[in-house]
Amino acid sequence: MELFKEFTFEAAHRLPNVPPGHKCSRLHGHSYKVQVEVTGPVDTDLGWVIDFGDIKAAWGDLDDALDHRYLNEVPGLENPTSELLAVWIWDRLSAALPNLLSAVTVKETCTSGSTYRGTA
Ligand SMILES: Nc1nc2c(c(=O)[nH]1)N=C([C@H](O)[C@H](O)COP(=O)(O)OP(=O)(O)OP(=O)(O)O)CN2
Ligand SMILES: [Zn+2]
Repeated sequence: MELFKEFTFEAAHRLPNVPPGHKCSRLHGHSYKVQVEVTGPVDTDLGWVIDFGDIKAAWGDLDDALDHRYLNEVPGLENPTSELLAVWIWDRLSAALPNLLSAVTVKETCTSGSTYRGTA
């Protein structure tokens, strides 16, 4: 069974490695949406894979680390593309959701985003 929980945060960034003149080299911001997906068996007594509240707890400190931040200043996010942000979030959630985390999707806009499933 697959389930998901969504989180949002507001942050600024710029992409330092894009070609000169690229719009994303300029400082700008997004209302990021993150979907955390877990996959596992449904517990026969509880009727769920994991309490959604436990996924929220796993998200824990990430809101403070990301919300209303300039992402380029966050250690490990010096080049904060949606791809690298999805990996960064995965690396911080996987220990809290052992054998359950199956995907992290980061949406920068309504139409653009990345999904990481643990392998490049
Ligand atoms: N592969 C990636 N491409 C781009 C990323 C990224 O993280 N990975 N990031 C950006 C920008 O930061 C920003 O997200 C703009 O993306 P874009 O989809 O171009 O945004 P728009 O709202 O301008 O999209 P339109 O559909 O053209 O309105 C850029 N690329
Ligand atoms: Zn952007």
